[in-house]
Amino acid sequence: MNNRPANTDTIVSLEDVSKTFSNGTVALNGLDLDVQAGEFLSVLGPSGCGKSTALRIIAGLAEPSSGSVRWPQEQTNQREHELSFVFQEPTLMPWATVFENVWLPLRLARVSRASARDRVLEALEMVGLGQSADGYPRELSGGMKMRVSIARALVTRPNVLLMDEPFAALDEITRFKLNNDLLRIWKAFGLTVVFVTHSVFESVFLSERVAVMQSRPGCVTDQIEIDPSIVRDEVFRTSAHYAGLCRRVSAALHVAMETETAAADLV
Ligand SMILES: Nc1ncnc2c1ncn2[C@@H]1O[C@H](COP(=O)(O)OP(=O)(O)OP(=O)(O)O)[C@@H](O)[C@H]1O
Repeated sequence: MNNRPANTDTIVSLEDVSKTFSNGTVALNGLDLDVQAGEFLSVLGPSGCGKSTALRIIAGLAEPSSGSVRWPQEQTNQREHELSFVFQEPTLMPWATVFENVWLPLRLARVSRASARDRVLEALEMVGLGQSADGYPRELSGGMKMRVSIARALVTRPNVLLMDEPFAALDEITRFKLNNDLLRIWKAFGLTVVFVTHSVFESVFLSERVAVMQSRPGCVTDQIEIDPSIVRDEVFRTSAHYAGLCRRVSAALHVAMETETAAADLV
């Protein structure tokens, strides 16, 4: 039972969460993480440390083995309607148009094509694909496919966007552009974003806070605040301040990985 008083701005709170899979793999143990309403939080950690598992637990796609996941602001159990998830793969339906791909979550909620039209086109405009509604996924670049995937996540007008390494497979220039667009969308929609990444550089550029995880078992070892008043633009990307923040986050990641190695040595 979790009796800790929740910060009034906390949108979701994970306390002492563990996850052991049926094959015995302990993916998470003692994971504590609060997500504040409206923040851009990155979760950074080495491969296999349990980032995706933590995100899936927040999304309700997986249950923790123990510990608690609380949504302090929720009066009823309606949160699935306010959450959207973006995966590393855009997972578009190849036989359907861009419009139909973005319409899908509304269609599943029984919203007709005509009723969904304005919202679908608004979401496509938001990701810069207002002119591509009638195209097919095969006609799109990798970056454009990811934009469609983001539009599909936005079309339900979520207040929480969960993103699992969405840009990992993209080239750096496309990634930078999508980083800029994501920040614009985050602000325009007043979203809370939880963004899983392997990239120190990406986490520092995007976030107001970086939660660093270790593996074996997966838990949060450090949290680095990044001044929210910093303007995230190309000047920042090439600044000494950015480089310094990257060094700081990188050092926290190294400590997390050393802790992991030391734990493994004890086994
Ligand atoms: N369904 C599952 N059954 C068994 N083990 C699993 C399952 N899903 C994940 N794992 C294991 O749990 C651990 C954490 O996996 P998870 O995918 O959450 O890590 P991650 O940090 O997101 O990794 P990556 O960065 O490589 O995507 C890993 O050891 C993984 O092999």
